[in-house]
Amino acid sequence: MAETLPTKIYSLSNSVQELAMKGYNEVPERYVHKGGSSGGIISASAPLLDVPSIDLSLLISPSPAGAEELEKLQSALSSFGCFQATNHGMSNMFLDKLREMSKEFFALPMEEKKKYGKTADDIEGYGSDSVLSEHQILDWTDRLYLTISPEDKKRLKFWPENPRNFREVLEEYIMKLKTLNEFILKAIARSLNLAENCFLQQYGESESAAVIARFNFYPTCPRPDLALGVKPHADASAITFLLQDKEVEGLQVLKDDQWFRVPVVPYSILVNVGDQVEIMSNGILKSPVHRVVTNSKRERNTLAVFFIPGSEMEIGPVEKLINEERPRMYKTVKDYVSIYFQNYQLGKRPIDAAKI
Ligand SMILES: O=C(O)CCC(=O)C(=O)O
Ligand SMILES: [Fe+2]
Repeated sequence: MAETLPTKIYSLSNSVQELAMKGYNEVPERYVHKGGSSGGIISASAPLLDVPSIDLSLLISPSPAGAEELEKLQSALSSFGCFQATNHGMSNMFLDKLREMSKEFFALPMEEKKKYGKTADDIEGYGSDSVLSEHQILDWTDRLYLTISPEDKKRLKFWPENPRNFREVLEEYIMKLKTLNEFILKAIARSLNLAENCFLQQYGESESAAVIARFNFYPTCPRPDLALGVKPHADASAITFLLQDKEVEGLQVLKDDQWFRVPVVPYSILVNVGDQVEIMSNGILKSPVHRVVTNSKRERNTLAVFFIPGSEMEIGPVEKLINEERPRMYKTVKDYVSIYFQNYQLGKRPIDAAKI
């Protein structure tokens, strides 16, 4: 029978996986959402969101089907902020290999994983949420957080050598996503009848653009009604690519003040715009607020990759999207990621700080 949680556990280990393995039938206080915006009882049975599928190969087609797909893209991003990308040029086998690799890493003995362990005040490496304040509610997840670009910020000591092909497969995936990121930024511009390069220019093709990979591992959780895998947030990126677990759902998106489940589509990649594209588009495209619910029976593995403009880039609404009907809604910002974290820690929605 599962043990009862000792009442004295507050801060615990720095791995949720270890905590989950103890087999308690309660979660420690520090993981409990008591109400507020996420509303006390967390429901895993929210309605399903019909996330549009976009065939990337059609987005450059001069045919009527191409124009239709561009329109679908614009409509998906302005109403949901995300879409399922198909025909992205990566084989099912390759995506399975990535997933397998991530599973293998989290299944390694703790001692081995801790070789890549982050320190309490660092974000990079393997571990769970850093505890920054006493009131913080912790996420029921362990992560492996890696900076991929810029090259000089890469810290290889955090890159697993086990599984053996980890570095190589991850680099290959990122190279493919870099191409997709540019492709999508161009397609978004065209879908809004703008010059192809206007988002990409702000994103900057400079060396300083950041790419972050976050491997998320969600252990089983005894109280999915009380704890969240990731609390509600929108991403600080321009574009995020999420390779979801092939079988286990968990991601939810907030739309019209209601949570919706994002379905699993095994070989599609879920693409969402982050706050920086919302700003560039003057609010036409929406950076979706999302969260992850936990599951009492099954673990879940995902891989999120964030594409972030260089910190010296000025990000603001594209001039052509500002007019009398739609006045400028955001200031021009620089180093939005810093603004994001300052506000996030205060419990505010970061993009509000950029609003006029
Ligand atoms: O794991 C997921 O489904 C989403 C993770 C996420 O939102 C994030 O890493 O920012
Ligand atoms: Fe996210």
